[in-house]
Amino acid sequence: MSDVLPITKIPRHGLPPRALVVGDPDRATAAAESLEDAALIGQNREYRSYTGTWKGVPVVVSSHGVGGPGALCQFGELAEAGVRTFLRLGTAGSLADGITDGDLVIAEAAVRDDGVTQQLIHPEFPAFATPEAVVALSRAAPEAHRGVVWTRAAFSPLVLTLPMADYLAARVIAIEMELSTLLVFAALRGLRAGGVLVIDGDARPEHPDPSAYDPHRDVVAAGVARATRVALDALVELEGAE
Ligand SMILES: O=P(O)(O)O[C@H]1O[C@H](CO)[C@@H](O)[C@H]1O
Ligand SMILES: O=c1cc[nH]c(=O)[nH]1
Repeated sequence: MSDVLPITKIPRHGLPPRALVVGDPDRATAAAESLEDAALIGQNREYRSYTGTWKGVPVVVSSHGVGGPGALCQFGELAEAGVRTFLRLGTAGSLADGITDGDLVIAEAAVRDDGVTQQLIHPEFPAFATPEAVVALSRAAPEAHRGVVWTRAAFSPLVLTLPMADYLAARVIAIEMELSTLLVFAALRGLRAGGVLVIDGDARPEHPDPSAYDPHRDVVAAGVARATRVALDALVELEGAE
């Protein structure tokens, strides 16, 4: 049997129990550069993974790409290799007044519009963040907004109309593509998970111009840098409870 897992090509065993997971492989590299003793432990497809130490605590940093199905492959292999606590750092569109570019959003729960977890458990099952993860992230970023986020498989609608009005009325505060998959996966496996998201635009219908979507701005990069430190600090606070 190979020493590495087939999809992410990370080592089969022995990873630290805490992981920061991100969409973008370059974001994983940037986060790893802030660690001590960072080492690349796997690179395949969209999955780039490192180990290292943050404030004396060993962590994994790993990218899962765009979309729930591929991300679920990464979550499964990280868990097989020893990860017990997952925090996702991603970007998201705002769905609320007062939540603007570069702001941080801590997810308390997520709408399961992810297109994949319906194949794992009934749709009535909730996607909830581990309370300790929400508390640890909130301590690390007291300025962050907190609430329910909408995880949606399709980045843009084509023919069908989004149920946007319903979720705005329900006070959902941001939209992204992978978090509910992580939260459901963790709950079903008895693991811990949470997420912090950086706002990279306004996704509400009154801002309908898709060409306005630009996650490559300084204000987003600054938010991602802050959220990286926040998530790593939260992983430190969560140390030892696995
Ligand atoms: O910045 P990441 O983590 O990739 O998250 C968001 O950005 C991607 C879309 O551009 C999707 O993966 C979405 O969830
Ligand atoms: O899914 C996403 C991610 C970032 N920004 C958005 O508007 N949507």
